[in-house]
Amino acid sequence: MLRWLTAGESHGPELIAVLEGLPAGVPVLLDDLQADLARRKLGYGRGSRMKFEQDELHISGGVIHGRSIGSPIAIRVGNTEWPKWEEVMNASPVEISEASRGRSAALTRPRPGHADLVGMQKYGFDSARPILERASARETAARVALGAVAKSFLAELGIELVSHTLSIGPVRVPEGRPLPRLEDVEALDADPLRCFDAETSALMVAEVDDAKKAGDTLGGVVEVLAYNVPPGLGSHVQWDRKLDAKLAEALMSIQAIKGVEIGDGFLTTTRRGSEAHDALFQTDQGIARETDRAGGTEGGMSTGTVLRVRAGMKPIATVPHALPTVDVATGETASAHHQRSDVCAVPAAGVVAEAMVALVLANAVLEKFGGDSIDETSRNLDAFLAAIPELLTTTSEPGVPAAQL
Ligand SMILES: Cc1cc2nc3c(=O)[nH]c(=O)nc-3n(C[C@H](O)[C@H](O)[C@H](O)COP(=O)(O)O)c2cc1C
Ligand SMILES: C=C(O[C@@H]1CC(C(=O)O)=C[C@@H](OP(=O)(O)O)[C@H]1O)C(=O)O
Repeated sequence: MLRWLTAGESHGPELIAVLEGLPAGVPVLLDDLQADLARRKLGYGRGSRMKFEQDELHISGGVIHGRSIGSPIAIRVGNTEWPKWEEVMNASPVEISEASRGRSAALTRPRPGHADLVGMQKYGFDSARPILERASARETAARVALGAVAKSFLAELGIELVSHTLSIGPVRVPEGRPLPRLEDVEALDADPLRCFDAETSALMVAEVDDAKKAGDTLGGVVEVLAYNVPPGLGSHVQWDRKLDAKLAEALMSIQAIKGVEIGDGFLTTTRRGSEAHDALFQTDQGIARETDRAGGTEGGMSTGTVLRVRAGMKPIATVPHALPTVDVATGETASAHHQRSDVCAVPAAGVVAEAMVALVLANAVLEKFGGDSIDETSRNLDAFLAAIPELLTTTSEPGVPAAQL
């Protein structure tokens, strides 16, 4: 079983991530982790912080000569902006003057939509600072580093992940467009919105520009695809063993994600049963599905087809044209505090979603196949697949039934 935790504040010296339970022999290369951290910072519409802040990555444990040794993996993501924040983060609010470069300490005008107000109430603070520091999506840098390790484990077993943007605000990729594959990742990352449709991407850029001009923010929908997932991950037998439920929890845990769909999700609810499911038919390669509306899970188990999950992100809460709030120091109506923010962070959320799906899948693989070394996991997986009766094997992608050819 895999366990993972992160620690650290948005403007603190560093983030710390620990991953426990990874078998020995998995390649864990600084360059791979760094590349995913760089991907997370891309995307049209992010604020100025993404330009100057660097992720200083260190692998502090669990890896020798570029491979895991079975002990916990410890990762540190240093924050190059720390010296500028040290005074604010270490001083008590009253000691900090407005002169500290606008990073005023007493944040008493909570932002609607952020964790500020309820966090202050719950933890007993009169400033939002200690709440926003941990609520901030800066923490997702640590998750992406962990996800890169999980992806390396999955890649050793032939499982590959891709994520892309489906919509920004009201601008959506038209239904039925081809799905990106691993070889498309470079092109995807080069697109300003990580959208796999150039025409839609241009419209998305215009939408972000428009929102920015209006002092507003945007959300959107991302999709994660996993190829070559074996059948049988997760289980139908208990609520907390269902793969779709675990994916939903992991994706919903990402800052600002407010909806998760597996496969066609809510669209399926509008169809009749005859149009909603994936009919089965026999081919020379095994049992195929005509379509992949279910998105690769049935009964809480992976089916062996492409896993397809979507996450919907709400618009950024720190709206430049600040929302009305209450100054909790005075009880007066006020404008919510705002210094800077992303206009849109949907492409980054896609990279984070990819990391979370990788961690869930890596955990599900280890639950089913176990293994203290990657070779052992791989042998167990191969033996499972080899033992499935020929007539019951599945092909991994939807096809066209023989009758229609
Ligand atoms: C990659 C990423 C970047 C984000 N950037 C911002 C931002 O600049 N300003 C902001 O107010 N919220 C931002 N958010 C969202 C907040 O962190 C989130 O809304 C807040 O923690 C409250 O949590 P909730 O929206 O899940 O309720 C970002 C989220 C992600 C995933
Ligand atoms: C730092 C990151 O994202 C931050 C997430 C975030 C928030 O409120 O979630 C607010 C912004 O930070 P600040 O308030 O300092 O401008 C983003 O830049 C990051 O993704 O690395």
